[in-house]
Amino acid sequence: MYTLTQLGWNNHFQKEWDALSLTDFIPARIITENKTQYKLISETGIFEANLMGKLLYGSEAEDLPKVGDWVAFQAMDDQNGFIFETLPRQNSLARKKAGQEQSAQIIASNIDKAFLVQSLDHNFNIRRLERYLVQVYEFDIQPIIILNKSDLCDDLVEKIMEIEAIAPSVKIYPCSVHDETGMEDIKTEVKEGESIIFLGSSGVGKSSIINYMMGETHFKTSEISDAVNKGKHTTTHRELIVLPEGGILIDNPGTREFGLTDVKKGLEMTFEEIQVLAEGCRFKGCTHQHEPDCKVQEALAEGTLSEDRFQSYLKLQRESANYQMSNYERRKKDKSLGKMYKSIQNGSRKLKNK
Ligand SMILES: Nc1nc2c(ncn2[C@@H]2O[C@H](COP(=O)(O)OP(=O)(O)OP(=O)(O)O)[C@@H](O)[C@H]2O)c(=O)[nH]1
Ligand SMILES: [Zn+2]
Repeated sequence: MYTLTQLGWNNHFQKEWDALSLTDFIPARIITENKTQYKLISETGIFEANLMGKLLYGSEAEDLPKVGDWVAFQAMDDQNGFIFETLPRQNSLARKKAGQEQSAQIIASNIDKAFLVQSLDHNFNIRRLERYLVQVYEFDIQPIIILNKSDLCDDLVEKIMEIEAIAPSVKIYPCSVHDETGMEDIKTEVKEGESIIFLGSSGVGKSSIINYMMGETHFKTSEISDAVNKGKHTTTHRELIVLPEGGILIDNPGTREFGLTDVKKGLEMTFEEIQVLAEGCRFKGCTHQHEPDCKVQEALAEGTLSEDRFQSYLKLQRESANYQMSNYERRKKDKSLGKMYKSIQNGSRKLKNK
């Protein structure tokens, strides 16, 4: 059994909870989500849960519980119960839905850190790393870079230098689950009550790292007969895992697309040096492409800013602007459809009243 604090509870949630003034409910945290079927963990154990009340009818998709959310829960017996309400989130991590649709999908809620995992073989890719950095910074999540499969790499120092050049303030942990190099160092980043999401392409070793952290002892203790993880962990769906030593890991199956949403802040934080340069440009809205007296163009000419880095910035910025525009258009359309529907309803009501 875990305490609420071990599960990630803090003052923010306590305040939200008190404001609800619920009597027959307890706080619980979502472990997995499968359509309207949930698994959650509370101080009293793990339960299967279904939605009730307003969550069942007339809730916006984004208000429905996601992995990592705190909810108001009522147990029916020692295995099942109902979810009444989702507590306001401290934050959440979203990405653009896969495919053409320009709308956001929440991956998980209430996250402190993101382990951005790449493997040190052909998967290593600075530009992909920038994409993840942008998205997690946007949602106030601290990025930590994990470089796995160091056993397969003979130019580790160069690769670390490449990352330090683009993300000087981000911690980097090289490791190998295979020969256990660096694994204990990563554990120091996992603190009691902290929620960490694993992000990275399929096959980089996210599940292997999580399995390692769960440790053999985890399976041996009787405590886990009802615990989150039975047997070896493989990712087929998103899942929140509570470590016996403390710390909450959210595994996330590797997706081919990790599309950006509207990420103005994330871009500014990830490409901080471009931001600093831009302040010296002659024009306030300088696009750094054809304006005179552009400090970014000067830096490119001098070689202090690399062309690859700048092109990556422009590409991610375009993607974000594209999302923002289409999303705005879509919402506007939804709104006007809503208005039209309402006015039709009102019209028929008037007719009835005559
Ligand atoms: N050589 C080497 N192989 C590793 C290491 N870590 C994991 N692997 C292997 O890489 C493969 C993929 O590992 P997973 O842990 O399943 O990768 P994942 O990131 O969870 O993948 P998805 O669940 O598909 O997102 C497996 O065959 C692992 O045995 C490592 O440090 N070195
Ligand atoms: Zn400029």
